[in-house]
Amino acid sequence: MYNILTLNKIAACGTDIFDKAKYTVSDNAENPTAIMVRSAKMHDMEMPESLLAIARAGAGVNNIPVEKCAEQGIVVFNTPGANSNAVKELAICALLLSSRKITEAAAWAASLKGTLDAPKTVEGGKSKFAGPEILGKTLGVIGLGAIGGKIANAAVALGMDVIGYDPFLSVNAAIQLDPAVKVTADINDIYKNSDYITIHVPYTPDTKNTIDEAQIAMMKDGVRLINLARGELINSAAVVKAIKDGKVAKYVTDFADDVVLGEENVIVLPHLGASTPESEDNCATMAAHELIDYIEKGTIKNSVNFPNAELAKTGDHLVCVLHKNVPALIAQITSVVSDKGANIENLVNKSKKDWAYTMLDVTGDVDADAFKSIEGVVGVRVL
Ligand SMILES: NC(=O)c1ccc[n+]([C@@H]2O[C@H](COP(=O)([O-])OP(=O)(O)OC[C@H]3O[C@@H](n4cnc5c(N)ncnc54)[C@H](O)[C@@H]3O)[C@@H](O)[C@H]2O)c1
Ligand SMILES: O=C(O)[C@H](O)COP(=O)(O)O
Repeated sequence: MYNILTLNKIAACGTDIFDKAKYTVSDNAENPTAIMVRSAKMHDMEMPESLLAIARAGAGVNNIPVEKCAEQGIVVFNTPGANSNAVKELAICALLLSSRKITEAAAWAASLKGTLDAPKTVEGGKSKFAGPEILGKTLGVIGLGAIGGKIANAAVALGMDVIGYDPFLSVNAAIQLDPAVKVTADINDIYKNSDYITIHVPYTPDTKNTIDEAQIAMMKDGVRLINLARGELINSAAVVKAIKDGKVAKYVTDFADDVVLGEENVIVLPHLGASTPESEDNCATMAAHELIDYIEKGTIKNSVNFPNAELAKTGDHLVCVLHKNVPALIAQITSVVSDKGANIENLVNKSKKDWAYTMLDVTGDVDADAFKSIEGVVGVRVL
């Protein structure tokens, strides 16, 4: 039996994919084979010996110690693009919220309940909630991946001029961009020319405080900022100060902290970007398939710490070896097979930065412990 431990509520359409004859799925599973998680923080968690894989039902993996997992032979997956439409729609909503004083206006209208002549009062008071249209304005998009690319295209369709910045833009993401999106190689073009700026990059040590005092100083007066990616990407104190100074008109963020909460002209949402039934279903389904494929067939797809690889078993065994990406290691792995007099029918070796994955389709006997004793090997399974 394989045990799947859930650290957050995962949509049933995903957990239901696991065959009940082979898997248990629960939030208190012992000796888990795999973990399904959304935003639960895992950095201080002791990883169980039994753990083969973690599937993040979502995009951001900053809640998971990805490198520590690689060292322990634990494959970490995420679900690229599965919640991108949900975030795109919230970003369009945020663009409009940042312009039209909707939240303040609705709160004021609600406050009129019980007053004598609300219809007349609203007509008299509405002018203080006027705000600009987005048509013809410039939107800067930092990060043109699954989410940023969709937002850029949607903003073009809404009549905005769009400038995008992404120094690591994939070919796949690039070909999906509307030709009207102007891609710049200089992030300062975004800061200097945008009326609205939205950020959609992963949070890493390199991207912390991407937007800080110096970047805000370059921006147009009255700029509106949107952050549905991670709180740490924008320095909250710098934004609040810039709002008080009149430089930034509005900040819409999906990430609460004590600095932004309760501040005028800041709209704080409770991390709602991916919270649609459609996106929760997409993420849970993709995560479940990733885990089943890895557990049962050794296939890796959409891992953030090991390379994609798959190999069909035609011989007696499929040997799956997770290891460091260093010279002479594959030779040692194949020697372990030949030392036993077994034959390699097919072999796949893939690498991703410091880590690699070798799959061997073998006829004959194999000695799993001999692979494990190779320096640099962090995980071995014989299927
Ligand atoms: N609010 C939410 O609920 C919610 C939901 C989904 C994702 N997110 C956040 O949004 C992030 C992006 O998600 P995605 O699905 O678009 O991921 P993605 O991997 O498809 O896209 C990220 C893009 O950022 C680019 N990038 C990386 N570093 C950059 C940098 N320094 N400057 C500019 N671009 C850079 C990458 O090249 C990539 O194209 C996630 O990592 C996550 O933190 C939040
Ligand atoms: O990175 C993500 O996918 C989002 O932040 C969504 O997080 P959630 O799954 O906890 O809503």
